[in-house]
Amino acid sequence: MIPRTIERVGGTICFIDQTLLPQRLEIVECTDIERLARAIRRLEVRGAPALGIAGAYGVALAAIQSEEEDLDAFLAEVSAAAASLRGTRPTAVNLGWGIDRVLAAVRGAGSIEAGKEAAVKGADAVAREDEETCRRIGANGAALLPENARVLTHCNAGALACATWGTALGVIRSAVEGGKTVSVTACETRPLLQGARLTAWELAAEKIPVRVITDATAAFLMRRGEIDCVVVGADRITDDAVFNKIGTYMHAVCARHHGIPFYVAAPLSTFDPGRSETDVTIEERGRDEVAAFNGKQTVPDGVGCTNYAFDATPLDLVSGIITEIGVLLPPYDPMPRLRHI
Ligand SMILES: CSC[C@H]1O[C@H](OP(=O)(O)O)[C@H](O)[C@@H]1O
Repeated sequence: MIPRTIERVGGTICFIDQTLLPQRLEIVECTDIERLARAIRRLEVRGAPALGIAGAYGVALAAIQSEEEDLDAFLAEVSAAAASLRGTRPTAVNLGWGIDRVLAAVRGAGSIEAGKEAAVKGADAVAREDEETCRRIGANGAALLPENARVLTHCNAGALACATWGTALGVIRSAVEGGKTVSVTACETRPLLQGARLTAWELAAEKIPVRVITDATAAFLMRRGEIDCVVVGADRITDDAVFNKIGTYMHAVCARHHGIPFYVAAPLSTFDPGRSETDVTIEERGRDEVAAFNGKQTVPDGVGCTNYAFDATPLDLVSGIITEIGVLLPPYDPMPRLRHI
């Protein structure tokens, strides 16, 4: 069984350092906000729901560690810590959602002691609800898969992107648990290889058939009739688009061209109602992630690289959005006003 991706043990946040997988499974014990911020920036902790949990626990950590005795000073200190975490990654809406949920509990508590207690309780609730939510998403999505499903997925929307179970991989786990035969084609997902390193690791550990392909192979397999459906995660869902790992849009276009269902699995906490694609900052990461591979230079000095971490898929390419309350089907206009749970 894969350990929980991120959890609280007393006053310590414990998380899997995903940059070391698949070679090494190491748990980081974190009691420092800046260390947590660095872990998020480095994708030691990654994946929208897991970022929500990390943000929530980061605010709780700041609250319980504060030595302020004045309420306003305490609130200012916790708010500053929240701001430092919020700025680590701009695209996944869950990070801000987890931060805001615990910050609201602290601000509404009325005293420092009550604020500390509310912070821990609130963050634990975010983590606990995530597991329940992923299992409901899994059950709702499993019903969409054929009895013998050949599923393509991109990046890692598995247990490692959540507290456990996963969203897109949660659909696959629930389908297998329900007796369906599922084989997974995992796109390696350049440049950080979340598909090759993480999705393949998760599924192989649970003996769910999985093969890894280069991202560019996906369309060819669709054309050859080897893919029954695509199931991916999401980092933010606006009224007109799904934001997910770079390459998702490419798969959506190809799936539509080949008449293959393209599903997005995401909790309500990933929805960003009232906002559109043009309102969202797409994270751009450093040149080094593209210009070298395994420490070996691949791009000549002086040649530029563009390294978007996410892209936007228009909702008209999405066959269904699998959530914990059911599957949203097109047309999505207007997008139901889904409340953040
Ligand atoms: C279950 S959401 C997972 C989502 O997060 C990933 O991005 P990153 O690895 O950069 O955190 C990717 O977009 C996945 O679909």
